[in-house]
Amino acid sequence: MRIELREVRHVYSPGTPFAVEALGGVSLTVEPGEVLGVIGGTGSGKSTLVQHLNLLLLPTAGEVLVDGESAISMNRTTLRRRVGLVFQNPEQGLFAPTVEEDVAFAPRRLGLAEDEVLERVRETLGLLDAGHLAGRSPFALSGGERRRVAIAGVLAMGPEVLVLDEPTAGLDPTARADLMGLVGRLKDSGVTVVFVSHDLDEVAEVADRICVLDRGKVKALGKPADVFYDDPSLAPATVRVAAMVGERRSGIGRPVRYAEALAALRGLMGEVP
Ligand SMILES: Nc1ncnc2c1ncn2[C@@H]1O[C@H](COP(=O)(O)OP(=O)(O)OP(=O)(O)O)[C@@H](O)[C@H]1O
Repeated sequence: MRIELREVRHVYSPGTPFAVEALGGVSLTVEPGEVLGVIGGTGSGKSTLVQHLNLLLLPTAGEVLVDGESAISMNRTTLRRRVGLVFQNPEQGLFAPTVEEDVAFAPRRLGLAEDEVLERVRETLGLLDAGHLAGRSPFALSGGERRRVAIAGVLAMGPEVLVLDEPTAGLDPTARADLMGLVGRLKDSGVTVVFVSHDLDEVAEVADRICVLDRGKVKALGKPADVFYDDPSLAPATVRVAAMVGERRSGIGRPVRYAEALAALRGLMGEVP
């Protein structure tokens, strides 16, 4: 599934004294099978942008195309099943007495047969390493576990595109690493992932392409190495160090991930990793 935003503008409370232009003409494509990282400062329009991918928000101007067709005329329920959106702090929406019931809620509403619902719940919880939580109350879990269960609830609908809006916010390093691992597994299973984050290092770890938003406009878009080395001020600290060393010494290449940068720097110092 390919989603294209063409010159999308979004104004909140238009025509009132409180009007805010959150997106000022954004053009962007989400390619099938990729992990697209969306970064940008607070208030740059990241959440507003991703809510246009399944028309949870409608553009004030511009167009959203899905596989080349205008999304506005498509069935919204189907679109939102195909493009699953996990909001910031999704665990706040958990409600059922058990994890299994919670994750089963959406596939049940799709009208699937009960054995298929249970199969999906089992599969999705397995993918999230949360199978052992199935019988537990979602309210008696750790923050990281609750986050995984909430993501499972969206994944159980079988989306082709999963949009994660700051999925690691407030998690400890282990829970963050688990979530990063999940993004990798989803990509391997063919799911397209759009990943919003403030953390440049984690975006560098998982993204095939990066979109940098600045005050509602696309400031940069491309492969992490191109975006980061074209403008190191947009890059994580490790990449900035590698870029600085690369200006003085050849042979370091353009590492993007922390481990790559470390290996390149150690190689330069003659250390065997
Ligand atoms: N419901 C709303 N009503 C009015 N203005 C809004 C609304 N939601 C967001 N905005 C404004 O739109 C702009 C973009 O907000 P958005 O939440 O998309 O940014 P963001 O990059 O996701 O920010 P953050 O990183 O802080 O979550 C901001 O100026 C914000 O104040």
